[in-house]
Amino acid sequence: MSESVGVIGAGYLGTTHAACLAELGFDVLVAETDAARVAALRAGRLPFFEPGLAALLERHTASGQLRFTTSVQELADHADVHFICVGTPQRRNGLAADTTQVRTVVESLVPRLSRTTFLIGKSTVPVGTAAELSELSRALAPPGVLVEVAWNPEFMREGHAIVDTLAPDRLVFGVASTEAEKVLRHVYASVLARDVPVVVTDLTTSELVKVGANAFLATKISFANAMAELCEATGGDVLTLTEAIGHDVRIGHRFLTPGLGFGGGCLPKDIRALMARAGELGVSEVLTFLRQVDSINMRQRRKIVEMAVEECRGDVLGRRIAVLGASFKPETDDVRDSPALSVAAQLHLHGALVSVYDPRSNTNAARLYPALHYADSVASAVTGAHLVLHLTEWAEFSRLDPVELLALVDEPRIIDGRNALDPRRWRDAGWSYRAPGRPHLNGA
Ligand SMILES: NC(=O)C1=CN([C@@H]2O[C@H](COP(=O)(O)OP(=O)(O)OC[C@H]3O[C@@H](n4cnc5c(N)ncnc54)[C@H](O)[C@@H]3O)[C@@H](O)[C@H]2O)C=CC1
Ligand SMILES: O=C(O)[C@H]1O[C@H](OP(=O)(O)OP(=O)(O)OC[C@H]2O[C@@H](n3ccc(=O)[nH]c3=O)[C@H](O)[C@@H]2O)[C@H](O)[C@@H](O)[C@@H]1O
Repeated sequence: MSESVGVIGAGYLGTTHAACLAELGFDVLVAETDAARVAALRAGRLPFFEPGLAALLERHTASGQLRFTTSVQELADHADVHFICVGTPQRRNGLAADTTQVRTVVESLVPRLSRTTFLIGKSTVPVGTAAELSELSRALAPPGVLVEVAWNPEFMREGHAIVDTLAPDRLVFGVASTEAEKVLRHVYASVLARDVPVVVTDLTTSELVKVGANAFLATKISFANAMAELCEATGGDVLTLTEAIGHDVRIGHRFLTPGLGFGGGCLPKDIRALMARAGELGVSEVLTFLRQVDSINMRQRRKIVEMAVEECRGDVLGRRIAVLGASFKPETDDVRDSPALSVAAQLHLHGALVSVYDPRSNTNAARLYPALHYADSVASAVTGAHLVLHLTEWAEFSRLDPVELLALVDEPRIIDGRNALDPRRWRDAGWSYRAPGRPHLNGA
């Protein structure tokens, strides 16, 4: 078996996976259709922010162990094991996942293969996709060339991508043969040597494991947000509630923080894709259940907008609102389906004068929402503000000194959309503090 591997797609997943495979000692060639991206990566420049990844990329591109190409033929010739890491975004005209990119990979790569090859999917796909791709591969393979499809779903989080790849909670191998399992065990040998659990299963179950995991994470967050709603209706404190229930090890504290809800390039589109697939399969319970999870989540964005309107005495028209945070979560510059930007854009549409500051994602945000104003520091964003919204919990924001900011704003009002600031510090400094599911604190 060759020590060369191929990776297809140089997005968040593909670039991370490729750099980590190089770190594990493999000779990695990445095929990517976007020529500008390939040029940047060849020069050791990461087209997005991910902690630690730039250094890994620089090291392995410099050594020649990690290379990038736009040529599918070069990829086909490079290795007999290829990881499919292309996108599966939500379709423009529906909730389902658009699997065009994964199909295109098979259509372009398989006819160019000249030896037995393993195509290992990592992209998140609707259940049944791997089986379809297996059939397609068999149909397109040149005479005498065997192509086997396996699925190895990925569970990494942006912002923690390297550690999640090199030291994952578990590995899942969806395989149709012992040969495919052997290939995966070989690739991940040094990861498995660290006692990482591995679940070996069939293609179908491996696809379902991935969407099941994301659906469960989304459900946990929406549950916390539903409890926040109940706390608001009764005067309870949702953070005390989640702390208390999370002590039960069966529940746990993680992914139970209420606030603005989940966004990003994965959880929202993955639960919608699962709803759509469940609907196609006639499993209406999953569809109904996840619809509620999604609806609670989207409600959180509207709720923060409503809170902002209330704080501005019923009308945000002409009010200066500072938005701290634009990425969908901290430690990434990814603004795909960002709850923070969605709130900022809604307030802008209501006539507010919105000034956004994010430590990493102002440029990406400006591409998506050019009409918003982007500030180059917290101080500049909040100067003259009638209201401050804390919408992405970067560490930089929890270190802010509310006393210092008091001198800059027009009105000391803050909504902590992420329940991540210390309410008493802000209240004691003279601010009005509001957060979903928590008592409203009025400063001195
Ligand atoms: N972003 C993440 O943290 C994770 C993503 N996933 C899944 O991984 C998949 C990829 O996600 P991202 O990396 O975020 O997407 P992305 O959109 O950032 O990257 C996809 C890349 O594939 C390239 N591409 C498209 N078609 C191609 C082709 N035929 N040949 C070569 N390159 C091609 C695109 O130009 C793009 O650079 C999705 O299915 C996602 O759900 C799974 C776990 C984590
Ligand atoms: O399939 C994927 O692509 C990935 O999707 C998520 O990872 P990611 O999108 O990077 O981000 P998360 O850390 O899951 O956060 C998602 C959203 O949930 C929000 N969140 C998270 C936790 C919480 O308690 N409350 C909450 O609102 C975050 O602010 C963020 O907007 C999963 O956590 C990964 O396991 C998975 O591999």
